[in-house]
Amino acid sequence: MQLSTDPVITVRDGSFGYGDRAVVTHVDLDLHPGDVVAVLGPNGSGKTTLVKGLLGLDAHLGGDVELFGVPRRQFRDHARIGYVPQRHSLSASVRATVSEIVAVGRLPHRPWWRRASARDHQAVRDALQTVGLLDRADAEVATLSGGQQRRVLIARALAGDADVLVMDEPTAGVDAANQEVLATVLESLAAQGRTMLVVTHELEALELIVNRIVCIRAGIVDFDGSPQAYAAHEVAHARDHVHHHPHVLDEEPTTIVDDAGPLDAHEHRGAGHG
Ligand SMILES: Nc1ncnc2c1ncn2[C@@H]1O[C@H](COP(=O)(O)OP(=O)(O)OP(=O)(O)O)[C@@H](O)[C@H]1O
Repeated sequence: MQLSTDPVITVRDGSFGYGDRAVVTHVDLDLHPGDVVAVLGPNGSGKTTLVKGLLGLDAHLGGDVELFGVPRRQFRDHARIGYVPQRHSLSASVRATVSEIVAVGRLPHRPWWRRASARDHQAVRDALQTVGLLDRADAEVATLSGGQQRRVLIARALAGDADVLVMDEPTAGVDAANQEVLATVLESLAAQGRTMLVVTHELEALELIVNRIVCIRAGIVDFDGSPQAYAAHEVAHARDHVHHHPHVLDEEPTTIVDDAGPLDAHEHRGAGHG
């Protein structure tokens, strides 16, 4: 990890989407070293689109993005960013051991033709130790649970000695015990001063480590501030929503929107009032 006070990610009036369709627009965002930011928002609001857009993994349709002070299109130091994608991409057909997957994180640090050095092996072991999977180093990755596989992907990012970890729902679909382990892993990374941007629906699991919340609603950043300010913001948002839609108080939740949870329904109706 390189220590610096330069912003890790800077976005000015960014818009991101697919093809030429913008999904998230007018984003202004600064991520500084040591920040641990939770990106919250209803399903489909654009959280994944935003984080992938920042990293150049989906279309960047406007505005400026800088990574470590370098315009994203010119940025080449990819090892400085560890990305843990939304759903674990380790399919059952992948025949590789846990340590082989984690070792992939070392590749940006050595030419492809050079064999792994003692330092590479140590980095893999350290990363596995951090996520609590050292004892599974030689296991076939397909035999691990979803939560453990998520930790393998975090270890892969750590082995690369990334300065920032960008994680998309690391705790989603993981049982309570594994969620707790993941939260502890993230807590220890935060304590080391690791910069993290974490998309999540489970703020409670990360409550103690997050120092900032960015909330996306209907494709715009609706809130960016401290967890305390966010709590007040949510209360005001709910009050405003009821004010504009007083009938929600006497509706059965099931009548709100077909096939959507109450939160989704709330958001569809709330769009534009953010
Ligand atoms: N590959 C894609 N091509 C086209 N549109 C997409 C693609 N991926 C997502 N979208 C659309 O972009 C919008 C935002 O999706 P996104 O996945 O960013 O939301 P999200 O906030 O991350 O949702 P969730 O919490 O469910 O993961 C949705 O309308 C979705 O249908």
